[in-house]
Amino acid sequence: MLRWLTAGESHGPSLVAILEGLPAHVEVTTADIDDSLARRRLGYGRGARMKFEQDQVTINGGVRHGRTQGGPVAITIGNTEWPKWETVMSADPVDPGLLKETGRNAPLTRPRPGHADLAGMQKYDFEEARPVLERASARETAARVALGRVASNFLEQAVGARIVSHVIELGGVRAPAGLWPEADDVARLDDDPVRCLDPEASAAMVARIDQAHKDGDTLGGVVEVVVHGLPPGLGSHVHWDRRLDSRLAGALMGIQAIKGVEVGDGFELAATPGSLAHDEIVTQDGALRRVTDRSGGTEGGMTTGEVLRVRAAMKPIATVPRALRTVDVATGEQTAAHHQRSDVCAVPAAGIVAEAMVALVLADAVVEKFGGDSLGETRRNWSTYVEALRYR
Ligand SMILES: Cc1cc2nc3c(=O)[nH]c(=O)nc-3n(C[C@H](O)[C@H](O)[C@H](O)COP(=O)(O)O)c2cc1C
Ligand SMILES: C=C(O[C@@H]1CC(C(=O)O)=C[C@@H](OP(=O)(O)O)[C@H]1O)C(=O)O
Repeated sequence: MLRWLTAGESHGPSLVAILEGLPAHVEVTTADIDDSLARRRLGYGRGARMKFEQDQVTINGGVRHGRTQGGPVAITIGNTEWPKWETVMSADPVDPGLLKETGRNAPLTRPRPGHADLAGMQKYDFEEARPVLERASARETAARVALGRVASNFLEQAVGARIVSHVIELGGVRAPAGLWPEADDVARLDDDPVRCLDPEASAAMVARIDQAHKDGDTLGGVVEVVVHGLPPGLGSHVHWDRRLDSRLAGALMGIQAIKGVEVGDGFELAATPGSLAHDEIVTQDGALRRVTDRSGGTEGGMTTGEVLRVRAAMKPIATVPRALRTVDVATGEQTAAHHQRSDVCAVPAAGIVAEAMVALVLADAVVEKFGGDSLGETRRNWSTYVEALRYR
């Protein structure tokens, strides 16, 4: 079983992430993690913070000379902006007088609709939103992407699986249906401002973001994660919590602002007659294949060996520049929500986070199915299984 945890606040000194349960000898370097974190910062429509803040990666444990050692992998991501936040985010008590100032030190008593602010203040008994928003913020997704890179290196090295995501809808603009990337399309997608495969749809999405920016508004969209090279039989039909689609859905819904998940053609299948909704089995060059991939590469909660496709729908960014109505909880007065700055749209970045979550779920499923204390042992178990598959 893989276990993993993240800790840290949006404006704290650093994020911390731990991944336990990977075999030894998985190759991973600081440069790999830097590369994944840089990809998370891409995407047209993100706010100023993405430009001035930097992720400072340190691998603190579990990796030696570029290979995992079998123990927990620990990573910290330092925040270059920390000196500005030392007072308001100090772990140790500070002079209360300093927190009555204006600006970043002042209490946030105008909870923002669409954020965790109000429900979190009520649940955890806080008089202001700072302690809630600091942990609810998607800054934490940097820690998940760091762990996701370790998991995806393992997937590629253990079973040859490769993950790529793309944006299929943004602000209501849709890319043509039925188009999904090959594993080698990653660089091309990263070069596109919104990580969309179709150039026309990409241009329309960029124009939509420009318009929303002018209007003081924000946008959401849909990303699709595609995985090539998975063997059949990851996950299981035998119990609800072992179904791979259930595990993927939970992981994707655990990303900030994700409000819907689809496996394969998902909701569209609900409107399609059965004769056109499933993936027929045929023989192709002596192997059993599917001519379509409507199911997204799972049946009965298990991978089928075809391309895995899962989608996540992101709601529009909640901190709307044209600020929404709220109540100042300190005075009871109706007012406008707190707004400092925000992304117009973070859908391309959410795709990178979704890749990480899918990688972690799949790495867990691979460890579960093939085991192994060393990468070589995992690989041997995988290749024996694939060799022995009765119907291929
Ligand atoms: C990559 C990424 C970046 C985000 N950036 C922002 C942002 O700049 N402003 C904002 O209001 N919400 C942003 N969000 C969404 C909020 O974190 C999220 O809506 C909030 O924590 C409330 O959680 P919920 O939407 O799941 O209910 C972002 C989410 C992701 C995945
Ligand atoms: C810092 C990141 O994303 C942040 C996520 C976020 C939110 O509310 O989720 C709000 C914004 O932060 P702020 O309110 O301080 O401008 C984003 O910049 C990041 O992704 O690294």
